[in-house]
Amino acid sequence: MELILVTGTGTDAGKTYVAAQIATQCRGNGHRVGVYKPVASGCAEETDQQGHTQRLATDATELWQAAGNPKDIDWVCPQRFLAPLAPDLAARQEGSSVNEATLVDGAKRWIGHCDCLIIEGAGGLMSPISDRWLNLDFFRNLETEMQQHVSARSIVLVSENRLGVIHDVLSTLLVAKQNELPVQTVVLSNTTPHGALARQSNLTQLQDWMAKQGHHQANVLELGYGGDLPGSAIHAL
Ligand SMILES: Nc1ncnc2c1ncn2[C@@H]1O[C@H](COP(=O)(O)OP(=O)(O)OP(=O)(O)O)[C@@H](O)[C@H]1O
Ligand SMILES: C[C@H](N)[C@@H](CCCCCC(=O)O)NC(=O)O
Ligand SMILES: [Mg+2]
Repeated sequence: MELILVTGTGTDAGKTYVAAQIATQCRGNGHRVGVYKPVASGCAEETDQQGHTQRLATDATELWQAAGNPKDIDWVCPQRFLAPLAPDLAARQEGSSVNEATLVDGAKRWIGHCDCLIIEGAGGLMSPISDRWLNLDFFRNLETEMQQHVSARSIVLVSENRLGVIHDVLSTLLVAKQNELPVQTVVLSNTTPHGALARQSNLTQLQDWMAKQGHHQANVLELGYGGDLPGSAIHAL
């Protein structure tokens, strides 16, 4: 099974947009795709006519649909909390906590059920995901736990294409490298139709600075507003 980890420089960076595109394209290439959002916060609550209440994680729904509705939404996102806060805090507000074993087991559950598992973290690489773990700790744990079943692993770093992105991408790449989580692809996503002047120069500036900082293994590309990831970016994963 191939593992694709989609992380970000922060929240609202475009991770779900990018992960959904990867899912759609992998599916189009004939692969069985699994998608996993280990924990979601900022969920909505909905009660149906029978009085059954369920929690809706928009990220999970989007990913699930892009993957062609494999399994069910609990496979995609087993832990869902209401407050729009980091998951550990959102859980605490409900008198609960994020279950770390479930974070990992939820990913392992997909083994044998897909050729490609796409995992979107919550927030950025250094955002908390549970009481003890940042997203990067979770990813490292997965590596160890799933090693025998994973034939290839790629890490995609998504950042909103705005002023400030150079700092955010370079610092995240550095932390990723220090934690043996080398990023293959950096995506600068235009999350709005129009943006700062820096949008025009961010791609070339980052190419330059990533080379100067020794991040030779990573490619950077810009994703236009409403645009599609090029097929070549998917093949490179
Ligand atoms: N290239 C793009 N074109 C159009 N809209 C985009 C693009 N990238 C992101 N968006 C939009 O920007 C918003 C934020 O993106 P997204 O939800 O993917 O961020 P995220 O990093 O997954 O956030 P979270 O931390 O909540 O998981 C969404 O409304 C999304 O549809
Ligand atoms: C509420 C957000 N959308 C997101 C959590 C973002 C936490 C960011 C914390 C931080 O880095 O300060 N939740 C999620 O992806 O399910
Ligand atoms: Mg998301």
